[in-house]
Amino acid sequence: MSFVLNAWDLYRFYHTAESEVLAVRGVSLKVTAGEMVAVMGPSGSGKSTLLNCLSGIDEPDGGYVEIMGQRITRKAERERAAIRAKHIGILLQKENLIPHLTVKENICLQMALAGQIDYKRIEELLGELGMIERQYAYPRQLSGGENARAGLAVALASDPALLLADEPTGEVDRKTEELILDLLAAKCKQGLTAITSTHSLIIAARADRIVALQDGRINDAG
Ligand SMILES: Nc1ncnc2c1ncn2[C@@H]1O[C@H](COP(=O)(O)OP(=O)(O)OP(=O)(O)O)[C@@H](O)[C@H]1O
Repeated sequence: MSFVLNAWDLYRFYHTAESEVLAVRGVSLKVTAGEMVAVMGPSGSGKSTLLNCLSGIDEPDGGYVEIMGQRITRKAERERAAIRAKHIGILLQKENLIPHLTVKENICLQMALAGQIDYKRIEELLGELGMIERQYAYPRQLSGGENARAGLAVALASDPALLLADEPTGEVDRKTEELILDLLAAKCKQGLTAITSTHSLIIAARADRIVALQDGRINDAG
């Protein structure tokens, strides 16, 4: 079986002056096309660290990650960025947009990084997210919910195989959370794979699978 994401035995330690934090310890995860996975766990359990290792933003100290059969770990930053631009969309709790670019320009930039600007797709995305009328707005002019929707448009701009979302609905109201989840569920039906770190029980209820993290490990009882 081929996996969109195959992570094997990941470790990530942080060294500070006084201590060593074992943020991720031996996490393995295989995710297939169309799956929606929620990564849950208490604050400090390693959710963000894990997602950063999966996206290649961070290098794990041990283990490896393959995206669409292509290894992303132990590669130069330039190569990791190219794999990320092609296959991965990233959605954070906030600051998904470049402040001095409009919503539409932010989407164009993401597409340009992936190699192609598709204006028809931009219109579709803006329509799906109810952002057509706000496409020429700058991030500072958007409400929290509009910011979240524009961030999702950027994350989905290059039609990625994998969406990695770190607490995507942490700062939005219930209505926006539902809208984002509806869109994600629809995209997953079309084959998008989504891995979302969250404290939200609403997201967890919509996920196909929950991965419970505890002290940097997957808690199989969770
Ligand atoms: N850059 C860093 N340097 C040192 N320690 C770090 C760093 N980033 C995270 N940590 C530590 O690693 C552990 C896991 O942190 P992480 O942010 O991955 O957890 P989390 O589950 O995402 O938490 P939250 O739900 O609060 O966002 C924590 O103990 C945290 O303090």
